Amino acid sequence: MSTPDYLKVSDSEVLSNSWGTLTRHRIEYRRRDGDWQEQVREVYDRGHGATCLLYDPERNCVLLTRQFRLPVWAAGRDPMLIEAPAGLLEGAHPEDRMRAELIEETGFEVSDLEHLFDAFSSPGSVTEYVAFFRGTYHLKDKVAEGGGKETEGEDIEVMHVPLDQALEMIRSGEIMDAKTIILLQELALRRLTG
Ligand SMILES: Nc1nc2c(ncn2[C@@H]2O[C@H](COP(=O)(O)OP(=O)(O)O[C@H]3O[C@H](CO)[C@@H](O)[C@H](O)[C@@H]3O)[C@@H](O)[C@H]2O)c(=O)[nH]1
Ligand SMILES: [Mg+2]
Repeated sequence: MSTPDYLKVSDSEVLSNSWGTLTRHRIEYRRRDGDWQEQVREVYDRGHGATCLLYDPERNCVLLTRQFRLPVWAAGRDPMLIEAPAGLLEGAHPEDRMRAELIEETGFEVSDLEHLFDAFSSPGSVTEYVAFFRGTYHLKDKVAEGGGKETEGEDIEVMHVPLDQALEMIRSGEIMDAKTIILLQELALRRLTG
């Protein structure tokens, strides 16, 4: 994107370039009152992602995963996080990536996926946006074992959770993942408004 007229980047230094890239930018930002202000901001780039909530209308269930998340442990919370299936795009088209990720993580292959919206996951520090999808699934759609790629350290439990129970798990704190909460509330809202 072109640089807006209220921003001047005076320096960008790569602090770490490994799994992702951490860059420290020194900028000048023109405040709304017209004054220019210097700021230093660290920005972490490890690409964009996609996530999807699958719903089984026959059993009124959603398909969720549970997996170990080291950053959640580092934040002092239970690191076995319950999430909607999700993956990093690694340059792929979001819908294609999402279909592949659903098979890898849950074993389910779906025909129709609907793109809902894209949302930034942590815009104060992280460049990532996540493409959100919804779809339906049936038990007969299972084509693989799921569980994720063991060679990459993934060890993903697949959960079929009644929608009402999943919504209660948000209130109880058992579900603490933002993308998952957004998708569950979107589904609940859709069912309320028809
Ligand atoms: N070597 C190495 N591998 C890593 C590192 N961080 C993650 N990985 C590996 O990269 C893979 C990422 O798995 P995906 O399923 O593609 O992504 P995800 O972590 O589930 O990401 C999704 O959820 C995130 C958390 O909500 C989202 O931020 C992201 O956009 C996406 O939706 C996993 O095999 C994981 O072990 C790292 O620092 N080093
Ligand atoms: Mg994943």
